[in-house]
This record gives sequence, C-alpha cells and structure tokens, in this order.
Amino acid sequence: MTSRIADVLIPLALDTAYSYAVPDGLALEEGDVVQVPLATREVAGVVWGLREGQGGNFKKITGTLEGPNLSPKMRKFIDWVSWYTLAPKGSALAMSLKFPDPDRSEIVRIGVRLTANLPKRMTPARQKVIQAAQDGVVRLKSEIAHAAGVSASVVDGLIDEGVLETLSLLQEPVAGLPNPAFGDTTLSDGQRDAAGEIAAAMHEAHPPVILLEGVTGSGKTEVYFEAVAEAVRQGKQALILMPEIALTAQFLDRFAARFGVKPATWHSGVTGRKRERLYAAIASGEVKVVAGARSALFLPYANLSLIVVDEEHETAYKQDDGVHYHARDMAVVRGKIENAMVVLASATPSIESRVNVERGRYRYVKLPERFGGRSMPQIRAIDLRREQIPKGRWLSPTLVASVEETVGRGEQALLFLNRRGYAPLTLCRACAHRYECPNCSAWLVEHRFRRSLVCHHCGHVERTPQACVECGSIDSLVPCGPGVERIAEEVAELFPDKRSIVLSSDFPGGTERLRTELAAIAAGEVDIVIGTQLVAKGHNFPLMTLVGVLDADIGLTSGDPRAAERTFQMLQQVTGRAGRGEKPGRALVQTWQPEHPVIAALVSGDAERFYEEETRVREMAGLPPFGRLASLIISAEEREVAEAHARAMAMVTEPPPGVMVLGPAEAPLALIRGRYRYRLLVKTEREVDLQGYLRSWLARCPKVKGNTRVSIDVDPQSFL
Ligand SMILES: Nc1ncnc2c1ncn2[C@@H]1O[C@H](COP(=O)(O)OP(=O)(O)OP(=O)(O)O)[C@@H](O)[C@H]1O
Ligand SMILES: [Zn+2]
Repeated sequence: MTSRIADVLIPLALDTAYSYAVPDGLALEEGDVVQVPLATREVAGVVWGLREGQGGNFKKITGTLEGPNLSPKMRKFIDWVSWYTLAPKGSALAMSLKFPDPDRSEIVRIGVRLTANLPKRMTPARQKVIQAAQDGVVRLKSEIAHAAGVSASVVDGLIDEGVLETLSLLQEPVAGLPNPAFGDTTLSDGQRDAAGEIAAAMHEAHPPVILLEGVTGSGKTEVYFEAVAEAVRQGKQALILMPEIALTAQFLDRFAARFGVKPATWHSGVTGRKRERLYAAIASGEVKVVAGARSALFLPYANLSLIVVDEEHETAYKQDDGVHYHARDMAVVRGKIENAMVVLASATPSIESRVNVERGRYRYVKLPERFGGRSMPQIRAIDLRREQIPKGRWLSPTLVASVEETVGRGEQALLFLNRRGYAPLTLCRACAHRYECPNCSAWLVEHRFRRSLVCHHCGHVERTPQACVECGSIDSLVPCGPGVERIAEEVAELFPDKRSIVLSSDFPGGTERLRTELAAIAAGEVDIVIGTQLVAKGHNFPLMTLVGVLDADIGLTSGDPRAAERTFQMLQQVTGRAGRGEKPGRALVQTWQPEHPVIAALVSGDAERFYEEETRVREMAGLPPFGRLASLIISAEEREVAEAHARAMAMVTEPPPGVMVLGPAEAPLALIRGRYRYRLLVKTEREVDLQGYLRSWLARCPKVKGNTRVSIDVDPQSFL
C-alpha cells in the first residue's frame, strides 16, 4: 500500500533530507515547517519534497509548526549555497530559519553589555562570558549565558562587579513604510544619468548585475537610493547589504532624509522578539526595505526586486566559519533566482567584479567625480628611508607639522594605523621572553587601557603582569612596535591641548557608543582621530582635511594572493576620507617603499594603472578570477593526528587535468584555540568543476574520527 512520504530537511549539520510518513489527514505542502522525531528528540524541519511510496517503516511527522512556508525560490537558493560551498544542506537552511519562540514574554527585558572594567578575579567561566560579550552588542542575560555556556549566576557576578552593565530593552515597531516621494534629492548630472540607467534596468525581463563604481565621495548612496525608490513604488522589496559596521547612524539618517523613515535593520545585534517580528514581516512582504549585514541575504523575502551590495569589495562579506559563503557572490545568485536586480557599489571594486564587467557578465556604471565639484585629496608619500623619525615615535616630522597646521585651522586630522591595542608584541628586557597565547600560535597584544594582554585570534585575556612570568624581573616588559593606543599616547604628548579619540573595534561600550562617537566626529567635536580600518571607510566627516597613514606597507607582505589589492583598497578608502566637505583635503602616506606599484598608483591617483597591472599578475599566476581555489583546513587537538589525517587525504587526491593539490603544509596560524591546523590548497583552471572534484576527492578520503575536523573553504579570502 502506498502512502505519502515527506523528505524533511532539518536545520542541523546534515546533508540530506530524512524521510517521514505523513499522517492521514495532515495537509502538507513543500516548504512547510513541521515537527518531526529525530533520535530521542522532537525537532523542527522543512518539507523539502513530497512523494508517494512505501512509507511503512518511516517515523511519522508530529505536526506542522507556525511560521512562513519557504518558497521554491528560497529552497533553490539554499540548495545552491550548499552545493557551492560544500556545507551541509541543513547548515545552509539554518541560516534562513527563525522559529518563533512561544515561551518568550513581551514584558520588560534586561540586556547587558561589556564595560571597560575588569573583574577582580578571573575564572574560566567569566572569561567565556567576557569573550562572548567582546563585540559590545547588548544581549539578554540568558543569551549571553547561553552563548558562553555558563550559568546565569556567572553573568550576575559580573554585573555586580561592574564588568557588565545592564540596560532595559524597549519594544520598538518593526519598521515604518518608506515613502519614495518624501525627500526627493536634487542629483548632479552624473548621478542622474547613473540613477536613470540603473532604474531603467530594473524593468528589463531579466534584470542585470550592475557594478556601480564611483570615486570616494561621489555620491553612490544617492544613486542606489533611486533604485530602492523604484522598488518601493512597484510595491516590491529591496535589500541593502552592508559590511556590519557601516550600519551607522549616519547611513540610517540619510535613508530617513530620503524616505521619511529608517529602514528595517538586520544584523547580529537584532535579537529576541524584535528578530522574530522582523522575520515574519519580511516573509509577509510588509517590510519593504532591509539594510543588513550579510546574514540578511538568507531571509525569506516575499517579493525581492533589488539587492544592493554596498562596499562590495569588503572582506567582511565572507563568512569564515560554519557555511563559508561570500555574501556578494551569493547575492548575485539570489538575484538570479529571484529575478531581482543586483547593484554592487564601491569606490574600489574587487578585481573579481571588474573582470566580470570585462567578460560582459556585469554591466558597468561609473561616477568619475566627487559630488558637488569637490576635488579628490592630494596624496603624497613620505619616504621613511629619507625622513628620520625620532626613536620611540611613529609620526614623521612632516606629518606632525601637517597635523599641527590642520588642527590649527580648526579642521580635523585622521591618523590611520591598522593595528589594535598598544603594541603587537611584548617581551621581557631581562630574559627576552615573548608573551604568546597559550591556545594559539600568536603573540599577545598589549591593550594598555584595559591593562591586559589579549589574543586577537581566540580572545584569551590576561592581566599585564608586574613581574615577568618567566624570570620574575620587575617592570621589565617592553612593548615592541605601535598599535593605535600607542599612537594616541604620542598624539597626547605632541598636541596636549587638542581633543583626540582612538577608534577601533575595542572601543568600550560597543557598537552603539561607537555610533555616537562617529556622529560627534562628524559634528566637529574632535580634532584628531586615531583609528584602525573601522574609521577608514564609509564615513563622511565634513571637517576632515588631512589623513595620515602611519604604515602603508603593513599588508603588503602577508603572502595572501590579494595582499596588493587589499592594501590598495584600504589606502584608497582611508585617504578618501579627506576633503569630503567644503575644504580640499590631502593625505600623507608613510612608507619604506614608495616605488611599490600599490603606493605609486595611489600617489599618482591612477587607479586604472593599478587594476590593469594587478589583473595581469593574477592572470599570469592563474589566480582568481582566472583560476579557482579551495582551501581545506584539517585540525585536531594533537598535532600528529591533524598531520596524519591531512597526509592521508593528500594520498588520494587523484587530480584530473587542470587541478593541482598543494600541501599539506602547516597553516600559517598553526594553532588556534588549542587546535593544530594543516592546510591543503586546491587550485584549478577556471573551467574545472571545482565542487565536483572536491566531492569525488572527499568521498575517497578516510573517515574523519575523534576530534579531527576538515573545514572546506571554496574561494578562500583568508590564507591563515
Ligand atoms: N545629490 C546630492 N545632494 C546633496 N548632497 C549629496 C548628493 N549626493 C551626494 N551628496 C553628499 O556627498 C557626500 C558623499 O556622498 P556618499 O557618501 O554617497 O559618497 P560615496 O560615493 O558613497 O563615497 P564613499 O565610497 O567614499 O563612501 C555625502 O555627504 C552626501 O550627503
Ligand atoms: Zn589565542
């Protein structure tokens, strides 16, 4: 006798849907959310397929659950992401599902976040909480305890000691309705042409992917707002993806000035009931515009007609754990599936997107000039081989003089160094002991404001000792090299009367306070800003007329195939913060190698030269986008186990023509969080079916046992 069978995908790291019998009388459709027995538990899952068959041996579906049905397009997207990234299908599904939690009450909720205080006594449990709260996001007490895997009493203890502060979380409306006619902006001629072209393309039968390239300060935002307006006029939805930190108050205000309300925002800080309500409103089509971090790409939009990827070159779009996906690339896929237009916006596009334009896959719209007739900043290199910097200092005399002049005129200066903390390395003067992380092969970074040594890879924190832990000498620790905190110290000595601020992701008080500070800078309440990449991009500070780059060479020698591109983008972005207001800006770039192609292109203002040269280099080396890469990290708690497994995998590679497997080699970060890491790198020609090869190889590999893990990263962005 045949009966109905449902193949149910469960949002856990499982690659296949499991078959269940559908009880008589239960109305079901594909995409419905159901409850099913799994081992000894009841779990939620989504009906991936329905068929007739011999269902006698299968367990029965328990019932249907509330929540939106996942559309065929959404399921196709999830299947695709899983196929492309090799992540289990269930893990890809997990990114798209938010189940309502019937137990959560709507009464006053108390959130907590980290302060700058350290606990009197550090315990492993407390350390876990501090680590989990490191990002400064306000979370419910229960959430933080859960994330840290500790009991609520540990969190209470930290609240009592002032290490965590409490805030009450208000219930806000999900989002207002954007009005496309609210604040019609007068566009420049260039903006109008660009906006016209983009809005027209939305009406094509198959809307294209458009690369919107415009120099820093050209007004790309106003241009893509017109496409958003068009989507709203049609009653459809638009998604604006941003690197998380770019979700600034400034952006939200600009959106509100154009559309009358702020957009709905989706990122890791949106939690609890708010998250559930937003999820439902996006699925019903009630919310029209979402501005979100990469995770917003996986929401079940009812009728999406536009995806904007702002700052499309940003590395923050790549997720480096769990499902290793690149949100820009997946946005292009989602756009195709939804028949939605995709706009990739950047002042410094990725080589990948540029090449896609050359190949005719993307359309190209350019804004060559700054808005309002403003000029690009004048950029000059300071050759550190010629100009002496006094010992123990990091600002050259030329830079110091320029800062003085700038702030003397009542304008602002930004000093950029992409290094958090006080010093990247600490050692003992007496015994030369170097302070290293106990869990990672990395130096501990001194954070002087917090009086601690911190690992930037695993979050390990220890109090800076008075006596050397190795030889016992007192006050013998020496900081080596600069971080932003050390520059702040130098600035305070050089300009004692000026108001300065250090901004990095360590900023106490987290994202919300950071937003306040960014607004204060824009309002002119600070003279000198010292910052990492956090302040380097996306922001608009009208009074900032000088940008000083303290060490332009930092990223150039990293051994990453994208090192030159990344450095160029970063320097172009940070120097682009100068002169965005009424007054012209300039940038001074301290370097040991002014003749390096990256620095030379930056100083000459000739971005095209850099792109041509770098594209040629990639093509010759067969690197992306002219060839394809996948990185496999094999890790285990014992070095020998990781190495043996990596070698066993390497034995059975059997690469076909056009495929090379390199390694295994110890990963540059050989130890992270107590796990030893080996790496295999697959490099193929562009036409090769990389995923097909990886699957056939993995099928030949020995089974993963014990605590060994194999993590697969297609199109890796990180080579550590
Ligand atoms: N049509 C317009 N009318 C008035 N002001 C505008 C207009 N277009 C842009 N601006 C202003 O010009 C400045 C630069 O615009 P915007 O921030 O969009 O540049 P961008 O191209 O995104 O630059 P970046 O890539 O450096 O972030 C902003 O202060 C913006 O408010
Ligand atoms: Zn560590």
